Amino acid sequence: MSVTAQEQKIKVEGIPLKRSERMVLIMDTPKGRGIFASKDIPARTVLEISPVLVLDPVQNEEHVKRTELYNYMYNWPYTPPGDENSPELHSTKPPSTTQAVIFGLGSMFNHSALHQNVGWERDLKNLLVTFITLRDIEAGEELCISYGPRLTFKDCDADREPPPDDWTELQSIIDLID
Ligand SMILES: C[S@@+](CC[C@H](N)C(=O)[O-])C[C@H]1O[C@@H](n2cnc3c(N)ncnc32)[C@H](O)[C@@H]1O
Repeated sequence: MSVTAQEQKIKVEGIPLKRSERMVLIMDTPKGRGIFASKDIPARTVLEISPVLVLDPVQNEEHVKRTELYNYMYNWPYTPPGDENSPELHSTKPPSTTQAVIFGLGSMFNHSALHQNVGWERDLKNLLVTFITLRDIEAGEELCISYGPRLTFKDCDADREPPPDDWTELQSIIDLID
């Protein structure tokens, strides 16, 4: 492909990958590494768009689940190869899910059950996850998402915070980023 054609392709088809300059990575928090705001960040700011690698469910179950990488995976809907062009097949099969590796800073957001200030949204077509602030953030705050109720580790906030009564309510906060 000539340089001009390549430039044209980037302009027309390229997906902008945004990263906010107002974030820093801190290495030694009680949750391990974490992302913090280095400046005030307004609500609904796109912080990061992370490409993902969707894993085959069998590989995920038999291999990745036994590794440290499992703690970095996001749930992802799974369409078996070949089914994309035969939607009628889907009506006879239960929906299937797998997990995806999130590249970039997306894998560095820690969990907060009560104080998540970042929402995330899957783009199934383009295999991306977009992270957006749910409210105004002050410099110095940690940027946290919610991993949901089933954690694979002990939540270090748990002793300080009672668990939420209603996870449905939290889920609807995350859904606001649509
Ligand atoms: C997606 S990674 C986040 C980045 C991670 N802190 C690191 O240093 O690589 C998820 C891991 O972070 C840690 N983590 C995230 N939220 C936590 C929390 N609320 N309490 C304790 N550990 C947490 C756990 O070790 C978890 O397996």
